[in-house]
Amino acid sequence: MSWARQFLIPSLVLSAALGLTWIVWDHERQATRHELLSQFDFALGDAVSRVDQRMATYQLMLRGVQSMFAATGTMDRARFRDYVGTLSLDPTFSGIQAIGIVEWVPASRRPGHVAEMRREGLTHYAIQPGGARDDYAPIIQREPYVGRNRSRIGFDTWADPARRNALERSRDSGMAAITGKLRLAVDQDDAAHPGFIMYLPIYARGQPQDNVAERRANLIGWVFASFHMRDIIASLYGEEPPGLTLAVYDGVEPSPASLMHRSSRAAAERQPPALSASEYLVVAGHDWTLTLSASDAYKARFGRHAEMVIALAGTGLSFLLALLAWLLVTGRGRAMRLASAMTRELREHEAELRIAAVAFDSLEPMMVTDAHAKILRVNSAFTECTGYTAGEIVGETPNILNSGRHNAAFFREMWETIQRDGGWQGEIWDRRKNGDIYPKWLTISAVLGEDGLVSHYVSTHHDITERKIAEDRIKELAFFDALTRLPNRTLLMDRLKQAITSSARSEACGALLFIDLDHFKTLNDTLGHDKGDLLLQQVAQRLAASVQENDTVARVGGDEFVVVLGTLSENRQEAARQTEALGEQIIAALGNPYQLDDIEYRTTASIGATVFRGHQASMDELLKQADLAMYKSKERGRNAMCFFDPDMQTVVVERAALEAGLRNAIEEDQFLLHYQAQVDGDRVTGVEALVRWQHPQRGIVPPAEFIPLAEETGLILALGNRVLEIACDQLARWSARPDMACLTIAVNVSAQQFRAPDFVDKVLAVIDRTGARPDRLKLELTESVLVDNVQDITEKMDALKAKGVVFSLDDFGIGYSSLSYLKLLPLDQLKIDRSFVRDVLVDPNDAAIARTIVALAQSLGLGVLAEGVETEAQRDFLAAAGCHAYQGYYFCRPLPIDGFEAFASGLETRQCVAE
Ligand SMILES: Nc1nc2c(ncn2[C@@H]2O[C@@H]3COP(=O)(O)O[C@H]4[C@@H](O)[C@H](n5cnc6c(=O)[nH]c(N)nc65)O[C@@H]4COP(=O)(O)O[C@H]3[C@H]2O)c(=O)[nH]1
Repeated sequence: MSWARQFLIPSLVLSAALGLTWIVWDHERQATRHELLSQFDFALGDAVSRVDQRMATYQLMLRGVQSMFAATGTMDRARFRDYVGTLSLDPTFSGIQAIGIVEWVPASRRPGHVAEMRREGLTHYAIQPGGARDDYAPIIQREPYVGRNRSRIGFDTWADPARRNALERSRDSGMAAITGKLRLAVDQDDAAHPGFIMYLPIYARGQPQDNVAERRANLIGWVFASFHMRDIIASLYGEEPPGLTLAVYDGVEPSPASLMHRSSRAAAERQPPALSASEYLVVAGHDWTLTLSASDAYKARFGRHAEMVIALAGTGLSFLLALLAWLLVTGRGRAMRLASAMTRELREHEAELRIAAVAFDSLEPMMVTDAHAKILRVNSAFTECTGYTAGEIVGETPNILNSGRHNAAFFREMWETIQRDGGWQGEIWDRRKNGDIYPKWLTISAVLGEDGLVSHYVSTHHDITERKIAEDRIKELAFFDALTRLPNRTLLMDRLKQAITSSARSEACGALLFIDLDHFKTLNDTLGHDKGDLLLQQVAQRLAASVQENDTVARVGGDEFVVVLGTLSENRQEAARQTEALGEQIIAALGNPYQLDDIEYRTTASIGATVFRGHQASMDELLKQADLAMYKSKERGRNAMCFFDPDMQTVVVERAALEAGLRNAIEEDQFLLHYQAQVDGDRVTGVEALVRWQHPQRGIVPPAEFIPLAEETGLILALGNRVLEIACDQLARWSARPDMACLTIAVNVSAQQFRAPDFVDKVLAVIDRTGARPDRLKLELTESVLVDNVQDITEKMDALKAKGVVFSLDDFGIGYSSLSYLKLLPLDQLKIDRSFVRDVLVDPNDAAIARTIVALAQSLGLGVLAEGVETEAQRDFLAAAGCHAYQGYYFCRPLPIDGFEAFASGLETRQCVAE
């Protein structure tokens, strides 16, 4: 409802009620006024009537006097006095000031009249005013003859025009006549109240009076009554009528001059009258005007006082009605608004439901569960996405979608968030009905019921597989080099950071290699960028193939690559050696020919390396170090590797020097053998040949310092061959000596040596060339040999065994020997590694291992020899365990041939018996 309508009806009601109030009020006002006017008119009529009646009474009274004189024919003053005396005139009440007799005295009778009056006792009687006139009409008597009435006897009324007029009219008409307003003769005071006189003629008795002439002729005098109008009115009303002012005017024109009397003058002059009306009155042929004025006090007397009540009550009721109407109207309006709001809410709710229905059936998979996570509803997008039909999944819990990728803590945290925040969203992996696991963006919202408790959960399951793929693609673009698919600089920095962190945690060293292809620009310039790209791709493949899975190869520039090595040795120098080994491997790999389409191409690379441990250097510093080292390699003629760290460089240099020296030593035959006795019981049964490098500057160098390098560099083949030659040569020499001919010489054979295809041939060749007895030659293999092709090993061993060569398995117990090998291989002896022997008395495990090896050897029909025996107690333990062959410092240290032979000859008594 509009604002206008809201107030229109109440306004109309108010107007109508006020209108009705006005009508009632006006009616009441009119009635009041009507009553007032009626009362006022009545009062005026009453006043007129009273005056009129009073004046008629006066007239009647005068007629009585007239009649008396008519009866007597004379105007006897004494009788008149008696008569008036009977009237008991009181001016206060009767209104008559005086009543008297005027005698008609023509001039001719004047002297006689005066004389007669004087005779009657009025000694000073004279007609006043004096002077000679045609006629006289002097007052000869005035009753009551007291006070001022005693004066002015003889006053000639004929001489006063006003009186004369009335006298003439009275004489001629025979009727009463009154004067106009005048001052009575007795009133000498100017402030005297106005008065008037009523005359009635007295004719001579028995004379005709039928016409004016007869009446004039027979006139003898008049009776009169004088009045003060004030006294008349006072006698009529006593007190002044309350609220009313009566004024009597002489004539028909009310004016101050004609005013004869006004009751309550002061009131009339103070304020204008509320009501005023005049009435004409003819008294004795003379006009008077009576004007009656009513004051507000008079009005109040007649007012019914209901107007104000009606006005107030009506107005109040009107406003009350208007208010009621407004309440009704607005109440309806409010009801309408409420209904409208409810309708709107209902429509909105319906719209929301429609929207929800449409939304629910949108392309976004959705699920609704109850408060206990039981699935109530899923939309078609959901069934399409998961592969479950609504029938299959309704009634289940969302756990049916669990992929197993998230642990219990994940779901616990999810539900805690839902309970706390009313919802959860995040990435989650779910399983489709067909088993596919896929990523989705899950949004769960708790729906609260009217009681504030969760009634449902609504979830949307947005499949983000495509997004993931896109993200992966973006990630690939962001973190990988498009040409080589290797990590780019960004990812490199991340991996390097991880490697540094890991190094700090494990204390293992890591290394950074900066690799730059030599003369790559020339390739690009000459063969074109296509070929350059092909080369880079192949280089990337070779680098990736050169490193471990946990290491990183990245392309950081056109022809620049970086390799991050992770877990190296905790020893920096060892780590440097590992790094250098990998670097050499890379240089070798990159040095192999490339096939660039139809072109075979060769190139080299320069490598700079730096070793790090923990956070000793920042990533940028490491890259700079490797870069600087790489330039050092370039300066050194390319196709080389340099370390940034001078110490490491020293290590590498030394290693290089060692390698060079080793090569030289082989060429210059700087190796010799020391021999350590092997005893059985008290009898020396043989020796183990242990190589020594007779270094020109350093003197005797132990094998631990050069055997590993010899193995890495492949020099072990030449070295091993040389050792074999020396040993066989010695065997040949001993074979000529009966005291030594029984001794065997055990020679260490490295895995690399044994794997060499020509190993058997070379051994047999040495035996042939030296003339050694093959059955005095014992080849000590390590367990690392046995991990290779068993058939190849067996064939080689069988071939040598066929010639009489003996085999011993060295360092037994520390490797990963398969017991089945022991059965298959033609072994003669197991050697208990000295690491077990060392602690055999203190470590029960080592003791148990030693016993086991002895028992194993016995069960396989093999000999067993314990090496590293340093004490008698160790020897006794081993003997008690069943091992009777020993090697160790307890018996003999490795000695040069002279020393050993001296040692051996000293044991003659120990039954070193030649066969
Ligand atoms: N602590 C202690 N050590 C004892 C005791 N008795 C002997 N040894 C040491 O134990 C090593 C035994 O040689 P291995 O186990 O074959 O271990 C050899 C062997 O693996 C290798 N080696 C030595 N000569 C050659 C060789 O000609 N060719 C190959 N391939 N390796 C060799 O070098 C290793 C070390 O040789 P060496 O330094 O001569 O060290 C020798 C020897 O001096 C003892 O009671 N206590």
